Amino acid sequence: MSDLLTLLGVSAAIAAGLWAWHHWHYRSFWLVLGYPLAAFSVWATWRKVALGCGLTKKRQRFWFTTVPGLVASTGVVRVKRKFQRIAVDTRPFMWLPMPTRHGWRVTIHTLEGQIPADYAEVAERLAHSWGVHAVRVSSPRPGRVVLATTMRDPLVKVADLPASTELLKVTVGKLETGGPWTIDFTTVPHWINAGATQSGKSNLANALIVGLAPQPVALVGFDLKGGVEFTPYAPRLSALATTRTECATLLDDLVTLMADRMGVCRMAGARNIWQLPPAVRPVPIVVLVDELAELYLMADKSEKDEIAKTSTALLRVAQLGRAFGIYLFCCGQRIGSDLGPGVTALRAQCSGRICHRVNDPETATMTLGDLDPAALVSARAIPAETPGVAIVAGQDGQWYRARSFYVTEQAAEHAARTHAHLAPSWDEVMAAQPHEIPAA
Ligand SMILES: Nc1ncnc2c1ncn2[C@@H]1O[C@H](COP(=O)(O)OP(=O)(O)OP(=O)(O)O)[C@@H](O)[C@H]1O
Repeated sequence: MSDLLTLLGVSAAIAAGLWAWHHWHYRSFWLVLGYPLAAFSVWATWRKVALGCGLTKKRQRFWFTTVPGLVASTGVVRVKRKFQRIAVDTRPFMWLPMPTRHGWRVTIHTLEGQIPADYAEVAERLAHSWGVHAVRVSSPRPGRVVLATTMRDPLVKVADLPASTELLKVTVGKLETGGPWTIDFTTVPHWINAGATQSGKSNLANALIVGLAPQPVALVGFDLKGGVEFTPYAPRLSALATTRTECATLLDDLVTLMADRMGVCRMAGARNIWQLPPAVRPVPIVVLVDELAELYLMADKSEKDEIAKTSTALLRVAQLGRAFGIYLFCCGQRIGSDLGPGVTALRAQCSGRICHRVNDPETATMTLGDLDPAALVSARAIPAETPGVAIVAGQDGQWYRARSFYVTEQAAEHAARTHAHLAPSWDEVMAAQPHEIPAA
């Protein structure tokens, strides 16, 4: 029966496709031919696929078991026992697949005892069974699982960086779902950006600089690579620290500033700087840290105190910064617990996680491990030929494969020079905070 239905569906889809080829534009082809074909074959083969992936459950059928059982219990008719024990494999109910930009999406009703993780576990099997690039699993509500497929990798080529229009919000790339990859500091204030060398970390920082440069924000750089990464962007930076001593001084300034802003908020009865009247609202600060590990590495024991001080100050900024308009974006090749408890505590404060290709499993585990084991597997599978591809978690609590827009150093330098006049000097940023709040 299902074979006949498949044949009918395929013929109808081919006829519709030929008609579309004749009458419509080529781009309608996926919707008219590709999608119906895929949808129909997925629907028609769902029983076999679910069985193969272990998503079915044995159930006794009412007509084969309950009815013969009841009849037998009356004692009027003798019913063979085998009729009372027939159990069939039941597949989870599947709605009709709906087309998306890069594939299709389908809602499934989970069977009793199943959880979304059961589907996530077999996502790769499903992708192979359906011959698609990837299957992603999400659960919009209890009892429902949404399987979203992508026919081919949408991250092979991503377009150019669009202009940012909202304060502290930059669209830095594209998600594998086809949606925009946005870093929004107002929603997720602190980010960790991990990745091996040449994985695309600096490219992402460039995209952020290009996006934030035209905005009324102060940019601060901690460049522990001796300044080679951020010095070209100095015209747009309000402060730049390139040695550990400079970093310690700048972090002290940030902690002092935070305490000042805290005082202003308390005086105005505001919980954060965004509740202050615009006239006294201080400028938001985005802190970019390159090579986080360098802040924690100790060459000899004499550095112990300085490192402890730096680590505590950075952690305080991460803990309290959001309310007082200080946001962190920390990049690093290696982020491991061996760097000390300061790094682990900092990680806990950074809900935005970006993991590019990494060399050691511990960095991937530190960056994503507490989110979802499947994210970890995906991060370990990023090939070296696709710099800029990363596993991203943060905004909506889910994780995605994503790729940043390609932004050259020259483009970021140009943005930094063009918007240099928008960079408040560090003295202006640190200037004494108001002692009274103007009447509204
Ligand atoms: N999104 C992207 N699309 C295309 N190419 C990219 C992308 N991101 C990075 N690249 C390429 O990969 C190269 C390495 O990127 P990048 O300098 O950002 O790596 P990195 O992780 O900062 O390396 P390092 O730690 O050595 O500085 C770049 O020169 C660029 O050509």
